[in-house]
Amino acid sequence: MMKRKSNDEREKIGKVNDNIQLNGFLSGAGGTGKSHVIKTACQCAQKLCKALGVKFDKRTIVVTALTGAAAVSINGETTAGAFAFKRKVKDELEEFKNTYLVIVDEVSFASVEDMELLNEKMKQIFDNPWEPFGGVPIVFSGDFAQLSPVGGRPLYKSEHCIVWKEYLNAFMELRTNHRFDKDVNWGAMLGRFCDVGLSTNCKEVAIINTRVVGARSGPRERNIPFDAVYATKTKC
Ligand SMILES: Nc1ncnc2c1ncn2[C@@H]1O[C@H](COP(=O)(O)OP(=O)(O)OP(=O)(O)O)[C@@H](O)[C@H]1O
Repeated sequence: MMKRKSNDEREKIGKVNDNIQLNGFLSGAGGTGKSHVIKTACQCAQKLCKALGVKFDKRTIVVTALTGAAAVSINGETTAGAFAFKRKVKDELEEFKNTYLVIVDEVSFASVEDMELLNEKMKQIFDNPWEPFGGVPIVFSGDFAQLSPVGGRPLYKSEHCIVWKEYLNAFMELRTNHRFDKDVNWGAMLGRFCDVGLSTNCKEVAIINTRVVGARSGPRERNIPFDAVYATKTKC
Protein backbone atom coordinates (compact mmCIF):
# COMPACT_ATOMS: atom_id res chain seq x y z
CA MET A 1 0.00 0.00 0.00
CA MET A 2 1.28 3.44 -0.90
CA LYS A 3 2.29 5.60 2.03
CA ARG A 4 1.19 9.16 1.45
CA LYS A 5 2.34 11.33 4.34
CA SER A 6 5.72 10.04 5.24
CA ASN A 7 8.23 11.56 2.86
CA ASP A 8 10.60 14.37 3.69
CA GLU A 9 8.83 16.91 1.58
CA ARG A 10 5.61 16.48 3.51
CA GLU A 11 7.45 16.77 6.81
CA LYS A 12 8.95 20.08 5.71
CA ILE A 13 5.67 21.68 4.83
CA GLY A 14 3.55 20.16 7.58
CA LYS A 15 -0.20 19.91 7.64
CA VAL A 16 -2.72 22.69 8.18
CA ASN A 17 -3.42 21.19 11.56
CA ASP A 18 -1.94 18.02 12.98
CA ASN A 19 -5.29 16.58 13.99
CA ILE A 20 -7.99 18.03 11.82
CA GLN A 21 -8.25 17.59 8.09
CA LEU A 22 -9.41 20.85 6.53
CA ASN A 23 -12.68 20.42 4.65
CA GLY A 24 -13.51 24.04 3.93
CA PHE A 25 -16.02 26.11 2.03
CA LEU A 26 -14.97 29.50 0.64
CA SER A 27 -18.05 31.49 -0.25
CA GLY A 28 -18.99 35.01 -1.28
CA ALA A 29 -21.10 36.67 -3.96
CA GLY A 30 -19.86 36.89 -7.55
CA GLY A 31 -16.98 39.38 -7.72
CA THR A 32 -15.86 39.14 -4.10
CA GLY A 33 -12.65 37.46 -5.21
CA LYS A 34 -13.00 33.71 -4.68
CA SER A 35 -11.04 32.89 -7.84
CA HIS A 36 -8.52 35.58 -6.95
CA VAL A 37 -7.96 33.98 -3.53
CA ILE A 38 -7.49 30.54 -5.13
CA LYS A 39 -4.93 31.82 -7.63
CA THR A 40 -3.10 33.88 -5.01
CA ALA A 41 -3.00 30.97 -2.54
CA CYS A 42 -1.50 28.73 -5.24
CA GLN A 43 1.10 31.32 -6.15
CA CYS A 44 2.08 31.69 -2.48
CA ALA A 45 2.30 27.91 -2.07
CA GLN A 46 4.47 27.71 -5.18
CA LYS A 47 6.83 30.35 -3.80
CA LEU A 48 6.95 28.59 -0.43
CA CYS A 49 7.79 25.27 -2.09
CA LYS A 50 10.51 26.95 -4.14
CA ALA A 51 12.01 28.50 -1.01
CA LEU A 52 11.96 25.10 0.71
CA GLY A 53 13.37 23.31 -2.32
CA VAL A 54 10.21 21.23 -2.64
CA LYS A 55 8.81 20.23 -6.00
CA PHE A 56 5.58 22.01 -6.93
CA ASP A 57 3.43 20.87 -9.84
CA LYS A 58 -0.23 20.60 -10.79
CA ARG A 59 -0.66 17.70 -8.38
CA THR A 60 0.79 19.49 -5.33
CA ILE A 61 -2.39 21.53 -5.13
CA VAL A 62 -5.03 20.02 -7.40
CA VAL A 63 -6.96 23.02 -8.68
CA THR A 64 -10.30 22.04 -10.17
CA ALA A 65 -13.72 23.46 -10.98
CA LEU A 66 -17.03 21.85 -11.78
CA THR A 67 -17.17 23.49 -15.22
CA GLY A 68 -14.52 23.82 -17.91
CA ALA A 69 -14.88 27.60 -18.19
CA ALA A 70 -14.44 28.09 -14.45
CA ALA A 71 -11.47 25.73 -14.46
CA VAL A 72 -9.71 27.79 -17.15
CA SER A 73 -10.21 30.97 -15.16
CA ILE A 74 -8.27 29.55 -12.20
CA ASN A 75 -5.63 27.79 -14.33
CA GLY A 76 -7.04 24.42 -13.32
CA GLU A 77 -8.86 21.44 -14.75
CA THR A 78 -12.34 20.01 -14.38
CA THR A 79 -13.09 18.11 -11.19
CA ALA A 80 -14.47 15.21 -13.24
CA GLY A 81 -11.28 15.03 -15.34
CA ALA A 82 -8.87 15.24 -12.42
CA PHE A 83 -10.65 12.60 -10.34
CA ALA A 84 -11.65 10.09 -12.98
CA PHE A 85 -15.43 10.53 -12.68
CA LYS A 86 -15.96 8.67 -15.94
CA ARG A 87 -13.32 6.00 -15.74
CA LYS A 88 -11.87 3.48 -13.34
CA VAL A 89 -9.17 4.67 -10.99
CA LYS A 90 -6.04 2.90 -12.17
CA ASP A 91 -2.68 4.65 -12.36
CA GLU A 92 -3.63 7.65 -10.25
CA LEU A 93 -2.05 6.47 -6.96
CA GLU A 94 1.44 7.40 -8.03
CA GLU A 95 0.34 10.60 -9.74
CA PHE A 96 -1.30 12.02 -6.59
CA LYS A 97 1.14 10.79 -3.98
CA ASN A 98 2.40 14.31 -3.12
CA THR A 99 -0.94 16.11 -3.09
CA TYR A 100 -1.43 18.45 -0.12
CA LEU A 101 -4.65 20.17 -1.03
CA VAL A 102 -7.57 19.87 -3.44
CA ILE A 103 -9.61 22.85 -4.57
CA VAL A 104 -13.06 22.53 -6.13
CA ASP A 105 -14.45 25.79 -7.51
CA GLU A 106 -18.02 26.62 -8.64
CA VAL A 107 -19.43 24.09 -6.18
CA SER A 108 -22.97 25.40 -6.78
CA PHE A 109 -22.85 23.32 -9.98
CA ALA A 110 -22.28 20.13 -8.01
CA SER A 111 -25.20 17.78 -7.46
CA VAL A 112 -25.50 15.49 -4.47
CA GLU A 113 -24.45 12.65 -6.76
CA ASP A 114 -21.34 14.58 -7.92
CA MET A 115 -20.30 15.16 -4.32
CA GLU A 116 -20.71 11.51 -3.37
CA LEU A 117 -18.80 10.43 -6.46
CA LEU A 118 -15.98 12.87 -5.67
CA ASN A 119 -15.74 11.50 -2.13
CA GLU A 120 -15.60 7.92 -3.41
CA LYS A 121 -13.07 8.65 -6.16
CA MET A 122 -10.79 10.55 -3.79
CA LYS A 123 -10.90 7.66 -1.33
CA GLN A 124 -9.75 5.34 -4.13
CA ILE A 125 -7.15 7.67 -5.58
CA PHE A 126 -5.62 8.52 -2.20
CA ASP A 127 -5.94 4.93 -1.05
CA ASN A 128 -7.76 5.84 2.13
CA PRO A 129 -11.36 4.63 2.43
CA TRP A 130 -11.69 5.60 6.11
CA GLU A 131 -11.50 9.38 5.96
CA PRO A 132 -13.61 11.93 4.07
CA PHE A 133 -12.14 12.70 0.64
CA GLY A 134 -9.44 10.12 1.19
CA GLY A 135 -7.93 12.12 4.05
CA VAL A 136 -6.73 14.97 1.82
CA PRO A 137 -7.53 18.58 2.77
CA ILE A 138 -10.09 20.07 0.41
CA VAL A 139 -11.54 23.54 -0.12
CA PHE A 140 -14.76 24.06 -2.03
CA SER A 141 -15.47 27.48 -3.41
CA GLY A 142 -18.61 28.98 -4.86
CA ASP A 143 -21.84 30.83 -4.33
CA PHE A 144 -25.16 29.03 -4.08
CA ALA A 145 -26.96 32.11 -5.33
CA GLN A 146 -25.37 31.37 -8.72
CA LEU A 147 -26.12 28.53 -11.14
CA SER A 148 -27.35 25.14 -9.93
CA PRO A 149 -26.40 21.72 -11.31
CA VAL A 150 -27.88 20.65 -14.62
CA GLY A 151 -30.31 17.82 -13.97
CA GLY A 152 -29.25 17.03 -10.39
CA ARG A 153 -30.21 18.02 -6.85
CA PRO A 154 -28.34 21.09 -5.55
CA LEU A 155 -26.41 20.43 -2.36
CA TYR A 156 -28.33 22.95 -0.29
CA LYS A 157 -31.64 21.21 -1.07
CA SER A 158 -30.57 17.83 0.22
CA GLU A 159 -31.00 17.00 3.89
CA HIS A 160 -29.16 13.73 3.47
CA CYS A 161 -25.93 14.59 1.67
CA ILE A 162 -23.57 13.64 4.50
CA VAL A 163 -20.54 14.53 2.39
CA TRP A 164 -21.67 18.15 2.28
CA LYS A 165 -23.64 18.54 5.52
CA GLU A 166 -21.32 16.77 7.91
CA TYR A 167 -17.81 16.70 6.51
CA LEU A 168 -17.27 20.44 6.22
CA ASN A 169 -15.45 21.93 9.20
CA ALA A 170 -14.46 25.43 8.07
CA PHE A 171 -16.41 28.27 6.47
CA MET A 172 -14.87 31.39 4.97
CA GLU A 173 -16.94 34.17 3.45
CA LEU A 174 -15.65 37.07 1.34
CA ARG A 175 -17.79 40.18 1.65
CA THR A 176 -16.16 43.01 -0.29
CA ASN A 177 -17.10 43.10 -3.94
CA HIS A 178 -14.09 43.99 -6.09
CA ARG A 179 -15.64 43.43 -9.50
CA PHE A 180 -17.57 46.68 -9.25
CA ASP A 181 -14.85 48.84 -7.75
CA LYS A 182 -15.46 51.35 -10.55
CA ASP A 183 -19.27 51.23 -10.37
CA VAL A 184 -20.10 50.79 -6.73
CA ASN A 185 -23.82 51.57 -7.14
CA TRP A 186 -24.23 48.89 -9.80
CA GLY A 187 -22.42 46.38 -7.60
CA ALA A 188 -24.58 47.25 -4.59
CA MET A 189 -27.69 46.86 -6.72
CA LEU A 190 -26.69 43.39 -7.89
CA GLY A 191 -25.91 42.52 -4.28
CA ARG A 192 -29.47 43.45 -3.30
CA PHE A 193 -30.82 41.00 -5.88
CA CYS A 194 -29.01 38.29 -4.00
CA ASP A 195 -30.42 39.38 -0.65
CA VAL A 196 -34.04 40.12 -1.53
CA GLY A 197 -34.56 38.63 -5.00
CA LEU A 198 -36.06 40.25 -8.07
CA SER A 199 -39.56 41.43 -8.78
CA THR A 200 -40.58 43.06 -12.05
CA ASN A 201 -41.74 46.28 -10.40
CA CYS A 202 -38.72 46.93 -8.19
CA LYS A 203 -36.68 50.06 -8.82
CA GLU A 204 -33.56 48.05 -9.70
CA VAL A 205 -35.33 46.46 -12.66
CA ALA A 206 -36.42 49.92 -13.81
CA ILE A 207 -32.78 51.07 -13.65
CA ILE A 208 -31.61 48.06 -15.69
CA ASN A 209 -34.33 48.71 -18.27
CA THR A 210 -32.99 52.22 -18.85
CA ARG A 211 -29.76 50.55 -19.99
CA VAL A 212 -31.20 48.14 -22.57
CA VAL A 213 -29.21 48.86 -25.69
CA GLY A 214 -31.40 49.52 -28.73
CA ALA A 215 -34.62 50.03 -26.75
CA ARG A 216 -36.55 53.25 -27.47
CA SER A 217 -35.23 55.15 -24.45
CA GLY A 218 -32.02 53.16 -24.03
CA PRO A 219 -28.49 53.91 -25.28
CA ARG A 220 -27.54 53.30 -28.93
CA GLU A 221 -25.03 50.56 -29.65
CA ARG A 222 -22.61 52.98 -31.32
CA ASN A 223 -22.50 55.10 -28.15
CA ILE A 224 -21.25 52.46 -25.75
CA PRO A 225 -17.61 51.37 -25.33
CA PHE A 226 -16.75 48.32 -27.46
CA ASP A 227 -15.81 46.23 -24.41
CA ALA A 228 -18.83 47.14 -22.26
CA VAL A 229 -21.03 44.42 -20.85
CA TYR A 230 -24.60 45.31 -21.76
CA ALA A 231 -28.15 44.03 -21.74
CA THR A 232 -29.84 43.62 -25.08
CA LYS A 233 -33.41 42.81 -26.13
CA THR A 234 -32.34 40.22 -28.70
CA LYS A 235 -29.52 37.74 -29.13
CA CYS A 236 -26.39 39.30 -30.68
N1 LIG B 1 -8.54 41.54 -2.96
C1 LIG B 1 -8.71 42.06 -4.18
N2 LIG B 1 -8.18 43.26 -4.49
C2 LIG B 1 -8.35 43.80 -5.70
N3 LIG B 1 -9.04 43.22 -6.72
C3 LIG B 1 -9.57 42.04 -6.47
C4 LIG B 1 -9.45 41.39 -5.20
N4 LIG B 1 -10.11 40.23 -5.25
C5 LIG B 1 -10.63 40.15 -6.47
N5 LIG B 1 -10.30 41.22 -7.22
C6 LIG B 1 -10.70 41.47 -8.61
O1 LIG B 1 -12.14 41.46 -8.65
C7 LIG B 1 -12.61 40.78 -9.81
C8 LIG B 1 -13.52 39.65 -9.42
O2 LIG B 1 -12.77 38.64 -8.73
P1 LIG B 1 -13.05 37.09 -8.90
O3 LIG B 1 -13.29 36.75 -10.33
O4 LIG B 1 -11.96 36.39 -8.20
O5 LIG B 1 -14.43 36.96 -8.11
P2 LIG B 1 -15.31 35.65 -7.84
O6 LIG B 1 -15.81 35.78 -6.44
O7 LIG B 1 -14.51 34.43 -8.16
O8 LIG B 1 -16.50 35.83 -8.87
P3 LIG B 1 -17.48 34.72 -9.52
O9 LIG B 1 -18.28 34.12 -8.39
O10 LIG B 1 -18.33 35.52 -10.45
O11 LIG B 1 -16.61 33.71 -10.21
C9 LIG B 1 -11.37 40.33 -10.58
O12 LIG B 1 -11.11 41.28 -11.59
C10 LIG B 1 -10.27 40.33 -9.53
O13 LIG B 1 -9.00 40.59 -10.11
